Amino acid sequence: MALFHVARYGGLEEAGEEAEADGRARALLERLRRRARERQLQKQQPQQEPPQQEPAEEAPQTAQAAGKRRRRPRRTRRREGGGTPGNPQMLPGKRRKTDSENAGAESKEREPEDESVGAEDAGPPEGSPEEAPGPSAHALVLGGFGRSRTPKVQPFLPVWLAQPSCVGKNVTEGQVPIEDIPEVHPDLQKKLHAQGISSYFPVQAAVIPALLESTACGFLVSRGGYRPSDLCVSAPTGSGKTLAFVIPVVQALLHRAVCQVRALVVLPTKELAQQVSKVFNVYTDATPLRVALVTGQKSLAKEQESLVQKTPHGFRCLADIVVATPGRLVDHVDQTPGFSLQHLRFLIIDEADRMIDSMHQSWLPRVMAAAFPGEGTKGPLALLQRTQLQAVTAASISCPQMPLQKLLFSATLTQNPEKLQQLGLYQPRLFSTGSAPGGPRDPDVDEDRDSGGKYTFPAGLTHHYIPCSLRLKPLVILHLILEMNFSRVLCFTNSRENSHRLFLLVQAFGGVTVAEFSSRYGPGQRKTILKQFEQGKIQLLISTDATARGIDVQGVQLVLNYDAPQYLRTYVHRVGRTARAGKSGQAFTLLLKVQERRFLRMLEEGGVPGLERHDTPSELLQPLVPRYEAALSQLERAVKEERRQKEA
Ligand SMILES: Nc1ncnc2c1ncn2[C@@H]1O[C@H](COP(=O)(O)OP(=O)(O)OP(=O)(O)O)[C@@H](O)[C@H]1O
Repeated sequence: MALFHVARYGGLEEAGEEAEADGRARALLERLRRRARERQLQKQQPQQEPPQQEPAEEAPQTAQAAGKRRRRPRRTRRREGGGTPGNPQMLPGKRRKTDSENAGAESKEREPEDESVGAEDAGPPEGSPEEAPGPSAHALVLGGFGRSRTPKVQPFLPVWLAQPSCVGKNVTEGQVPIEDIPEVHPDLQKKLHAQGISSYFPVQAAVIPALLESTACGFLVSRGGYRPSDLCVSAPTGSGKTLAFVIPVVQALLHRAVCQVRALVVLPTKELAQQVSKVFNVYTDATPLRVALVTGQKSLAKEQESLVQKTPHGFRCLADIVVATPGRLVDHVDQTPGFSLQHLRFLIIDEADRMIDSMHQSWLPRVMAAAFPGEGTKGPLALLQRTQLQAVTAASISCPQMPLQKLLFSATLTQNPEKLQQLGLYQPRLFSTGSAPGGPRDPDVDEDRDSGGKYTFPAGLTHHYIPCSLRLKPLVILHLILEMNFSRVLCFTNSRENSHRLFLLVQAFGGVTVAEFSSRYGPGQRKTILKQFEQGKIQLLISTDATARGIDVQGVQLVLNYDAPQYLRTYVHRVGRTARAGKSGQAFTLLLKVQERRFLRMLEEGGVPGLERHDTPSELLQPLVPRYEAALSQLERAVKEERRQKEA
């Protein structure tokens, strides 16, 4: 109050008024202090303390009262700017630290007191803390700078994320016979049967009708004249997400008149793009629809030939569906004459969480700019241009436009609204198998936790971990492979160097057909390796995380994590290479002592079901030791030789 009067220009004629007001303020302040003291005494009475004593001098009678009194004088002293009585050399910074060190413990034991301070704060204005002479009055009434426990902010999910359309987790349960979804075109139903598929998996049974519904009125608008909602799908690995978009997209495009790029699928790796384009090829076979693969596996010119053709009147589009990796897609947007996304109806972002992570490459803004090139056009033509998302107004819906619908798929779809916001989704709808979509989440904790708490795993997958020393890791892997004798085993390491060394070692050990898969090899070689693995010519494939996502190799019975994955998301995708499409599979993770606690906690928080410890007694490893030691010496020689060749 006094501060207010001093700061303001009063002028001579106001001097008298000012003194009067000052007097009034002081009287009010005195009254408030008195009242505060009374309240303080009232509080102390139930604890039978002598009412006339100042808190600083009181002998503590209960632990709580002692806690209260010990702290109050200290706070007062700090504000007065003096040295700490018992420790005059202590620097102010140090004093602050000491206080904050105590804060955690204090806030717990002091909760009731803190509340009372809060209640006081809610009362009438009581002057600045600097003016308070006595510790008791200051601590209770003035200032309000004491630490009070602030209520924990609960994360708030938008309704569409918090209340998804639930999809059955278990692909073996809740399958829907193909005939039970008659909206699917008979030709496509026949194709499904021809592929040995007689019923839809739960995610397909939920997503296919929803997508077909949004194309029921053809290309221009969705049912009722509205723009269709964008769809997000979060379902476990191997649950059939690919067909969930392939079938409705192919059906929607079946009756197109002119070939234009209407569907664009963007995926993070060449191998995944290749796999998805294969599925599209199966279902577009014997239709006029054409699929182009744009990943950089072929030269730019070759890919251009599959996308556009030069004619005397301009360019002719040659692909209805383009499956691409983001980098190469942008190359074509920039460099391929006649390549147009103006007629794009579906933008499918597979492995969406990974694609969101690659947003810094700005591939999405480039695609959107190519899909809405005429924005800003003036004149009568402006009416014919399609425009990006905007507020729905009478004007914006008066001329029907072909919508661009985004479809997101992942086994670990982020539920972090801030990340999803980057995609500019329109009235999104989420299909999820997650048990607790709005469950415990804290997007700030770490990158991996933004799934909404728990991931869903294939029902047929069993999880194990093996405590192991660094020295014994390769021996344990060899023991597992030889003991289980599975025909297809996928083993993950955290670096291509580790993959290579383990490969050399297993090769030197012998008895297992082994190959490695990493960026050491070019796209062509990688393709061959995957093919041989699929054909069963390779028993053990040692890989970096290049094959962790999306790769669908039938018959992988065992996944080994030679190096424990750092993030839960990585774990989900790695182990998801087995137990696909309702089959069973096993996952083993080798853990060093130092990794054990963090890893087990990560899996527990991620909702990994029935994780089992698996010990390998040394008697089991002993018989392998002589061969292993010979292999180690061979590895040493091989590494030296490689080094020599590199230097040469
Ligand atoms: N309805 C079905 N009936 C039988 N098999 C199916 C069905 N749908 C898909 N599959 C098969 O299931 C396997 C896994 O499918 P898909 O690759 O689409 O899984 P996904 O959910 O995309 O997995 P990921 O998240 O790992 O990419 C494929 O081999 C596919 O052919």
